[in-house]
Amino acid sequence: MSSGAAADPAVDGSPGGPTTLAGVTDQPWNAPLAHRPLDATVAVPGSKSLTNRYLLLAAVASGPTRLVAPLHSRDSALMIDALRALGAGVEVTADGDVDVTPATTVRGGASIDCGLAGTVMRFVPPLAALADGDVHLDGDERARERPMDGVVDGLRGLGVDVTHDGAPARTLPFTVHGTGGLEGGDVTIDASVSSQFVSALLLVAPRLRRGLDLRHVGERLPSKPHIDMTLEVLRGRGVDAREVGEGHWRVEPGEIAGGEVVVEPDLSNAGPFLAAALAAGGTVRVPHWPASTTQPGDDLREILTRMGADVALAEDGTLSVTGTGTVHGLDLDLTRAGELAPTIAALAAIADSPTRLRGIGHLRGHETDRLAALVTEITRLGGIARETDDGVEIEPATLHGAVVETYHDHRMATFGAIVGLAVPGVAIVDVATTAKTLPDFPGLWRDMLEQTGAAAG
Ligand SMILES: O=C(O)C1=C[C@@H](OP(=O)(O)O)[C@@H](O)[C@H](O)C1
Ligand SMILES: C=C(OP(=O)(O)O)C(=O)O
Repeated sequence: MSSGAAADPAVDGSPGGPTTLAGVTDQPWNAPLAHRPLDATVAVPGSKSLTNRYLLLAAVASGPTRLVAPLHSRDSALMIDALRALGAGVEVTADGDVDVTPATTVRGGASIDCGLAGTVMRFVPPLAALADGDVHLDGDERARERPMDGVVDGLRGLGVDVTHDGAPARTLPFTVHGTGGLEGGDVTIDASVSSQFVSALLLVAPRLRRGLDLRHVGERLPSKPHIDMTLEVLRGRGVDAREVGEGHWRVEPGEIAGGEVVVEPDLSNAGPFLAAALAAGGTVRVPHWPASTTQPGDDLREILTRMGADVALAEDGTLSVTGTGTVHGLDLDLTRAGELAPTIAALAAIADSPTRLRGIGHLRGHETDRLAALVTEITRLGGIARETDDGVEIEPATLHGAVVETYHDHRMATFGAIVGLAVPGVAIVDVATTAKTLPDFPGLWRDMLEQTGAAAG
């Protein structure tokens, strides 16, 4: 293997320039190479998807809500700021729990920064439609390219005006002209490019005077478990929310209960740590794995087994993944769990047989065009990958070091870190982008390696 274009041949995960985030610099981050099999336990922070759903519902609940063990990251901070701007009270306790006092009325006149968070840019506009005035929403440059049509069409179907500079708008930035409340009723949207369009409308549905009868028309529906998650979170707050047929949901009007909710760890963010056991060999354990969950990250148990791992879920909720020394490719329809694609692609790039990931054309509208990004970065690392209509194909190859671009995509950064365990000379541009959903990823990664002295020194 050649050492490629890495900025520093000493691949030790060390910072190299001015610090911009705990232990991270604006120089490419040298991904640690694993020199021996892992033996580590990693406590993964709370689920992004659950945290932002619970936060949003708490802001319009009938009483206060406490979120126990929520995620604290850029995406959750953006949601908290948005809810405060719309009139909710949000306090973080000393031990990291979050107390939410609902807004008595959803306040107009706010300007919301959605960053690059799909859960903020999709979930907040329907809430803004309940405001007693205009709410302006914008986000990062890339956020302006992410699809919003399902949300905007749904709102228009409910009689809401969404404009930019006076003209109808279908992407950020735009203004939602809230009228203080909505009638609700029957709405049809196309959610082929994001399940979040469906979740967004369902989440506010109990606050519509007639509730919501929502249908999806379109050839495909990605990330179905995330829609099930929305229904389950609503039901957990006392709302009558059901799937009444394929691509058809109904939410009855009613109060959203407050109370206490415990947030599950983020199973998709557990992915890179579990994948590390395959890339480096050895065992990685993640505690508090839920016995049952709507998080699509739970699919990792089966997927990693197919790729060559021994996977065991103990009675105390600890998930153990043990690498057996080889990583196999696989043919996988990831329609239901697209957010796992970069993690699986990283393993596929170091696997001993070909991989085909299907059903993920909609990843072109994620934080970056993830299909293009994966192909570009695997190729940069000396691998063989190509885009298909609805996914990627990856062939076995001997990789070499390179500086991996991340395109403001947290999962492209963790993709690079996984490859870097097995391939010397991998450095990652803007590893701080992982803060979108994971506080201090470099620290957690380093700690995983240090638990067995496995890091290169
Ligand atoms: O509702 C959610 O919390 C999410 C739904 C999915 O979005 P898409 O259906 O747009 O892929 C997923 O990829 C995203 O990370 C989180
Ligand atoms: C697609 C993702 O995020 P978002 O919630 O911004 O859509 C993701 O986290 O993989």
